[in-house]
This record gives sequence, C-alpha cells and structure tokens, in this order.
Amino acid sequence: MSISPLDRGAPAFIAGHRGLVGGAVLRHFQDAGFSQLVTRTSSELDLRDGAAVEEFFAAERPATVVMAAAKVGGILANSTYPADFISDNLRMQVNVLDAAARHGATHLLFLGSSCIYPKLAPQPIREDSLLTGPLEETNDAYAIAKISGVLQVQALRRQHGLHYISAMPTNLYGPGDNFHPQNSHVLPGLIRRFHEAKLADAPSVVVWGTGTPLREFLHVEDLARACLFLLENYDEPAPINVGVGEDLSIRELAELVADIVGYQGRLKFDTSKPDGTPRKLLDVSKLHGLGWQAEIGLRDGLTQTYAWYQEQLATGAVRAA
Ligand SMILES: NC(=O)C1=CN([C@@H]2O[C@H](COP(=O)(O)OP(=O)(O)OC[C@H]3O[C@@H](n4cnc5c(N)ncnc54)[C@H](OP(=O)(O)O)[C@@H]3O)[C@@H](O)[C@H]2O)C=CC1
Ligand SMILES: C[C@H]1O[C@H](OP(=O)(O)OP(=O)(O)OC[C@H]2O[C@@H](n3cnc4c(=O)[nH]c(N)nc43)[C@H](O)[C@@H]2O)[C@@H](O)[C@@H](O)C1=O
Repeated sequence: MSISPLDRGAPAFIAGHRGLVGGAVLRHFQDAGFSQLVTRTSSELDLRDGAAVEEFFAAERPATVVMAAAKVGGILANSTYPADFISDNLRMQVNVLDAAARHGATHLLFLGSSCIYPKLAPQPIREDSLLTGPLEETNDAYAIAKISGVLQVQALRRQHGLHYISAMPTNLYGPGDNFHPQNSHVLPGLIRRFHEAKLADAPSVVVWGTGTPLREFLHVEDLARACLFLLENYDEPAPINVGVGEDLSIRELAELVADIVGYQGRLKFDTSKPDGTPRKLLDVSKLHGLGWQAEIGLRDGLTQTYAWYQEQLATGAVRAA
C-alpha cells in the first residue's frame, strides 16, 4: 500500500524535537526537504496544557504531526514515578491528537513503545498481541497511557476518517539520549558507567538486575527514517512494530559496551534492581513486508553513540535529566 507523499512545503509539527526521537526526526525531515518545520520546547508550550495546545494548533495549523513528546524514562524511573508517567502522557496525547484533528492535520504519527504488549506475549511479539494479557508491572502506568494513545488514533480514524497511525518502536538509543545515572534507559546508563569506570580505573562496574533479560535495540536514526516511511506508506488502524528483529541479553549488551568503551574490569550484577520483562523482541514482518529495514548494526551504532557522548562531555552538553 502506498499513500500520497506528504506535502513538504506545508507546516509539519515535530513534538518533542529536543528529545532522542524528536531530534532525529527533525534532522531527517530537514534532510528530506520539509521547508516549514514547526517546533516548541516544553517551556515554550507545555503539551499538558489543553488551552495552550488548542491556541498553538489554531495558529500554526500543521498538516503533519509527529508526536514524539512524552514523559520517558528507563525501568527505575517508570517504577518510581508511575503517577507522572500515566498523567503527563495521557494529557499530552489527548491534547495533541484532539487539536490536530480539530485543526485539519491530515497526517499524524503517534509513537508508542514495545512495552504496550503483555509481559509474557509470545515472541517475537506480533501487533495483534495487544490487549491479550497482563502488562509488565514496572511500566504498566506508562503502557496504559500509550495503549490509550493507540486507541485514540483508531477512534479518530473511525469517527473522522483521518490518516493517523501509531508506531511501536523497540528500545532505542543514539545521539540525543538522556544519560541520567538513575532515570535513563540501559544503554546510556551503561555507556556512562563504563566510561566513568575506565577513567577512574575502577575494578568493577555495576549492571542492574540479573543480566538475563533479552532486549532489542534500534538506532534512533533508523527510527527517524521509519517514521517518514510509515507516514507515506502505512495507513491502517493497527499499530506497526519498528525494530531490528534480533535481541541479546543484558549481560551480552554490557560486555559489548565495555568492549567499545575500552573497559577491562569485571561486571557486578545488582539483583536488587528490577529485571523488567524477560524478553520483548518485536515481530517486524509487517514492516519488512512494506519494504523497510533497519540499516545500522548495534556495534556500529554504539561506537558512533559513544563517540558522540565523548564530544558532548568535551563541550559540557551531556543531557542527564
Ligand atoms: N527512548 C526509547 O528507548 C523509546 C522511546 N519511545 C517513544 O518515543 C517517544 C520519544 O521518546 P524519547 O525521544 O526517547 O524521549 P526524550 O525524553 O528524549 O524526549 C521527550 C521530549 O518530550 C518533550 N516533552 C516532555 N514533556 C513535555 C511537555 N509537558 N510539554 C511539551 N513537551 C514535552 C521534551 O521536550 P523538552 O526537551 O523541550 O523539555 C523532550 O524533548 C516517546 O513517545 C517514547 O514513548 C518508544 C520506544 C523506546
Ligand atoms: C523503552 C522501554 O524502557 C523501559 O523498559 P526496559 O526495556 O526494561 O528498559 P531499560 O532500558 O530501563 O532496562 C532494560 C534492562 O536493562 C537492565 N539494566 C542494567 N543496567 C541498567 C542501567 O544502568 N540502567 C537501566 N535503565 N537499566 C539497566 C534493566 O534492569 C532491564 O533489565 C521502560 O521504561 C518502558 O516503558 C519502555 O518503553
């Protein structure tokens, strides 16, 4: 299926453009020739504020919207602040999706996450596993907000005939990530910890959990390509998975990061920290069937991300929120 190409001369709103995903989407849309990209930081426009969002959409009238603004964090942030994760995300989504529909946005991409699927979904996880079983407890509040977003997209399509779609990326990494020691996802967390251990000549590095959970990782530049590809080639109510189709254990991941960083000490597993879901490998056959594949391998992507992290350290610009 191929829907019409987006109008690259019309306004396109990239919500969350300073984040990992939004930043990569913004760069990719710029490279793809979009001439009216609209952005706002959260301090310029708090997307939880319905009246402000309404006013913004009435004035800017974006034709295309990429919803990459969200309250996001790793396993510990999700389990420590569930009230913020459900409330902030529900409010941002409802405001943006409703205003987009009211003010004539013809295309919208809502970004969810692989954590919307049941904790023990059959692997690799197909899109039709949604709502077939209980969620992983460490991120159930966030997942419920994201599931609501998927349902809102479907409802807007059904009621108003809009070309709005939802994509479910696997775990992401790359330039622009959040390197907070507690709140980040595993990859920025480990890059930072191994780098600091190398500098300090520390004998061991702590890795959370047992090291046995399996995770899949997609470079954010691949995701940004997929976002534009899907807006132009996918027009169905069901969410579509975006991943690479292979995973590795957290122990293997930690060994890979240690190798790339050049750290030679031992790994120590802190089993007081949660493992989270045992495995969440996405079934990407639907996406591959449309003709899209990831291009950046994990070792290459991590080597590039580590180089970027060191550049950020040198300029004092590391993001750690
Ligand atoms: N990172 C990952 O591994 C994965 C991410 N995703 C999804 O991708 C999307 C983007 O995630 P990611 O880029 O990692 O997240 P980031 O935390 O890197 O970026 C999120 C962005 O959202 C903006 N934002 C947060 N709160 C508000 C608010 N109240 N009003 C306006 N803007 C706000 C922030 O803007 P500002 O900087 O201006 O404050 C920030 O730039 C999310 O929907 C997430 O679920 C899906 C799977 C995995
Ligand atoms: C993208 C996704 O991200 C989250 O789910 P998650 O996949 O569990 O993500 P995570 O990256 O935080 O952890 C992956 C695994 O890695 C282990 N781990 C080891 N050492 C560190 C470490 O230093 N930091 C972190 N964060 N994890 C570590 C950790 O114990 C776990 O077993 C949800 O927020 C969810 O909502 C979501 O959408």
